[in-house]
Amino acid sequence: MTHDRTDEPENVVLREVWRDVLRRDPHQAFFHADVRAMLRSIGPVLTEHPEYTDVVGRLCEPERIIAFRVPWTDDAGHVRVNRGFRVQFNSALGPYKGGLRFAPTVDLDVLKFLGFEQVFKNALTGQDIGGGKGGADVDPKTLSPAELMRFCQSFATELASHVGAAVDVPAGDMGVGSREVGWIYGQYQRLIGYHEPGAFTGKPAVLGGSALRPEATGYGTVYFTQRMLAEQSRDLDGARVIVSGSGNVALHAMDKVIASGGTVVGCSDSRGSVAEPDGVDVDLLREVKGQGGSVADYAGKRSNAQTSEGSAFTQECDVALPCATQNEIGPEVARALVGNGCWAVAEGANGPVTPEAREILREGGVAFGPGKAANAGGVGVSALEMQQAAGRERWSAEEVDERLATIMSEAYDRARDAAERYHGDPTDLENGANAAGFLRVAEAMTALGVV
Ligand SMILES: NC(=O)c1ccc[n+]([C@@H]2O[C@H](COP(=O)([O-])OP(=O)(O)OC[C@H]3O[C@@H](n4cnc5c(N)ncnc54)[C@H](O)[C@@H]3O)[C@@H](O)[C@H]2O)c1
Repeated sequence: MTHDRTDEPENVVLREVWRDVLRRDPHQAFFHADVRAMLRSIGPVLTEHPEYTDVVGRLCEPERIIAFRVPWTDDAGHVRVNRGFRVQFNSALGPYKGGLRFAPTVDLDVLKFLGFEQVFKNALTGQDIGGGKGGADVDPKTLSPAELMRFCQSFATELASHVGAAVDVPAGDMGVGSREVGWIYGQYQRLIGYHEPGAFTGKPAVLGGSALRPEATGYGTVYFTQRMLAEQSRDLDGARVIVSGSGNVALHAMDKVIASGGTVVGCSDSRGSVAEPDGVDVDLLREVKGQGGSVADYAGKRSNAQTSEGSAFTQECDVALPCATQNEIGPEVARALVGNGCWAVAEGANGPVTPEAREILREGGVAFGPGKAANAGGVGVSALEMQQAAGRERWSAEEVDERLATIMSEAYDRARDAAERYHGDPTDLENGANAAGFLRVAEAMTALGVV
């Protein structure tokens, strides 16, 4: 992605920050796009709060980046090597908090983008957590369980000296579920020599994982969507919803859509998509995916499901929840959503809607819930898991669900209020989420002195 001079911020300080970001890491397109969106959102905030101007340059530079070798032995006895990372982006509000992603696409650009997002997302939840992100460029789908455990142990051996309950608290993300978090935590515990369950979240329940942590991101995205729809005097009851992906976030979002009276009319995975106007059978989909099958294998067991290699979002729907990966919805798909009369798009995944596509949705009158706010439920419940670990408590699923609904509702209110105050439009949740998240982090950074 290239940026021309017309794309530069008008504010002189922001322009300098932007040029520094481009000059320092000219090839980090994902990170650039996110920083650019943030700078656009905070211009009006700085007019009201000029005292936060000098924070912006520091905010765009991670506090620390750790990159390391992950050597491991495969089942055939061959030594293999991957690259691991932890980007500790900002700790002004609390310990760094953010997931670990295992995917072949993992590199510093992706992790800086995700870490930057995480800083403001975490601030938006109202909890005292900083932002970070990590992972490795490994494809876990190609490893046997024994290989993956050895990989996790090697990864954790290097990570161990950089994390801890009061320092940096990783969780799972794509390719890292509770099983992998358990293995990473197991190795961490062996190395430090004592129990520290607050050092990782998203652990298996038996190790202190919070009730509802696996469900939290998907459920939270649906709670956020319900607030967006209520603003239009609509709701999910009777709505046709497409949910892309069929992993952790997607499957739980589907469950909640159905529990709210909606019908899931489409889904996808990295190999293709399925349209099923009568409604996806989520239990069957979960079963097929759990056995290593694809959405096409699922469709093969259904009489009214059609498969395609293209996007899940080109058929008619009222609500679209992209819950798979970044850049799923580009301009063409966005135009299809507008043309099909879609009411709202909320990002369950991180960065699934490209900046150009967001613009098209906006011009087409489609409500947009940015991932920074809409998928904050996962990290919100992770923070609740930290609280439970610190207090040696376990809360019921009902109690966590109630708190999750409150976190999502308050994140919505913060984004909406800031959108109205700084951008004159309460529905501009993207600018609002950025502005509200920035304000909280900037206040903490200023209170800490030059950090
Ligand atoms: N897990 C969490 O708590 C959490 C929290 C916040 C945000 N997120 C974000 O949500 C997204 C999904 O995370 P997850 O935990 O569900 O991961 P996951 O690995 O459980 O599932 C990812 C799903 O996306 C599908 N997929 C991958 N590439 C695709 C493509 N190009 N087109 C269609 N489908 C594709 C995969 O087949 C899989 O079904 C990621 O962007 C992640 O960063 C996750």
